[in-house]
Amino acid sequence: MLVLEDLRFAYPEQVESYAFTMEARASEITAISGTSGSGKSTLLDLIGGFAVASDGSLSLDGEDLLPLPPEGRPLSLLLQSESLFEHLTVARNVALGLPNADRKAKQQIGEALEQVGLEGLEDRRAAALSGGQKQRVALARTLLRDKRLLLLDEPFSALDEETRAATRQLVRSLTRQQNWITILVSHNADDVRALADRHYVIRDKRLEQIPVEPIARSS
Ligand SMILES: Nc1ncnc2c1ncn2[C@@H]1O[C@H](COP(=O)(O)OP(=O)(O)OP(=O)(O)O)[C@@H](O)[C@H]1O
Repeated sequence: MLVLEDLRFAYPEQVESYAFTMEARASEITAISGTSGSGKSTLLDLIGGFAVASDGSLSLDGEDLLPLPPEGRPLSLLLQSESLFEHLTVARNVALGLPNADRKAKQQIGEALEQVGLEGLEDRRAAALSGGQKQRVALARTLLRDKRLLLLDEPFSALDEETRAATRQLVRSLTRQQNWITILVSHNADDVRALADRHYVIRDKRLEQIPVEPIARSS
């Protein structure tokens, strides 16, 4: 479980600090929404270690994350437009960050691509993929990195409706299957309704938990 307790942060010119308190559980998708400028990216930056909290606590399964640098935190980040290396193949993109591209890695890459429905596309250049396929490559990479936490920042916003629904479904099933703690930042109500197991809204620099609409589990 990821736990934030009164995690505090302020940009230099801000008088009042953000003070974030929330819980996110394994196998669940915790959605964060809020108006533009409410602090959603700031929250992800704090969890990722790109912003340094001035007070409060941040722990993962009881381990204090605050002393860890960003690269030492057990998390993957998936953004709106996934930054693949366009000139590299799908397999090379998935392999980025893996220790060695040995035979075992090759097999793992093949398996991960199969899990995200891209089997057989190892040798295609990323530039020749659709937006939805690129997000799948990014998810395959996330699978291989095998981190506890998955942070998603508006990951579906560049996708058409059909691809969006399929990619949502994939995120949900991977979260369950891999036991990830998935945090979804989105101001798209449909994404939140379709995916959220719990839902927080940022208001006045605080996180407020609100009920999840019943449709969440059926779509
Ligand atoms: N580096 C920075 N220095 C100073 N102020 C910042 C900085 N980054 C963000 N802010 C301010 O902090 C507030 C929260 O920004 P943040 O990007 O976290 O909001 P957000 O909810 O992610 O917005 P959006 O939905 O538009 O992406 C905004 O008022 C923003 O202008």
